[in-house]
Amino acid sequence: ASQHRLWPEIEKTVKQQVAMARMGIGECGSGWQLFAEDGEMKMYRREEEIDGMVVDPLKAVHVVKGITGHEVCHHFFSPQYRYDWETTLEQMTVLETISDDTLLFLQTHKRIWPASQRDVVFWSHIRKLPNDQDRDGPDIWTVVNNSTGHPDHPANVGKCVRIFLTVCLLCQTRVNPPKDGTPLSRENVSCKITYCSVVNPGGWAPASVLRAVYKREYPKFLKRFTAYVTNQTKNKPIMF
Ligand SMILES: CCCCCc1ccc(-c2ccc(S(=O)(=O)CCO)cc2)cc1/C=C\c1ccccn1
Repeated sequence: ASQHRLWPEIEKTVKQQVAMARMGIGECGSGWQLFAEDGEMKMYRREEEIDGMVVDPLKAVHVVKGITGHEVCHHFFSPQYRYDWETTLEQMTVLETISDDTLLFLQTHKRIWPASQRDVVFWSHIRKLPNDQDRDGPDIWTVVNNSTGHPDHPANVGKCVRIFLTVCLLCQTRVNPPKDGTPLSRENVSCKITYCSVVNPGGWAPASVLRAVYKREYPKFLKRFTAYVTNQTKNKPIMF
């Protein structure tokens, strides 16, 4: 994939997004407000507008027992699972398989009244990163999704308003080996998940509607997605 036209952008965006995701909420600059909490899951957002449009950055942190970062990223990246967990998805097309770790997607999302329907074109890249903090710790896995143009799918031609997004899912596996030297099982693993997203809704949508959508949809998405991965992996060998 390194000779693909998108490769320089992918390299730069992945490095940038991973650095941001690894920063704690405190370091990320001020203005983050906790807007949802459920057990281990904490969701923060910053209220930001560009040309009067709501583009509130979102940062969620979650810890899930019994699954690994590779399993979380694999189920987030791979198209074959997406209709199972992405509730607002209406249509998903893989426009291009750039390489086995990089895909180009076209997605249309269900219309959310009173706003018009949205679609998005984005590249998606999955990568294992060396754990440079803890040398012998398990690897870190990430998926970065970033909107891009596509000659066959120009923006705002059909009924859908084109949105623009940058999403980073960063997963750090934790292993607590059993004391008595028995083989590792799912009780001994957990995954720290950081999900960052900035969505520009494209055309105009009422700020109140957008903020209500995000407040309702993001917590639902992360809970549903992580429950899905737990369910898909529970009787399978651990994927590190
Ligand atoms: C007026 C409504 C405008 C917003 C509509 C919308 C835009 C974008 C997106 C969206 C959110 C996450 C991704 S992803 O993380 O890349 C995973 C792959 O699907 C891609 C798209 C969704 C939704 C609609 C609802 C909504 C909003 C948050 C969270 C969940 N659903």
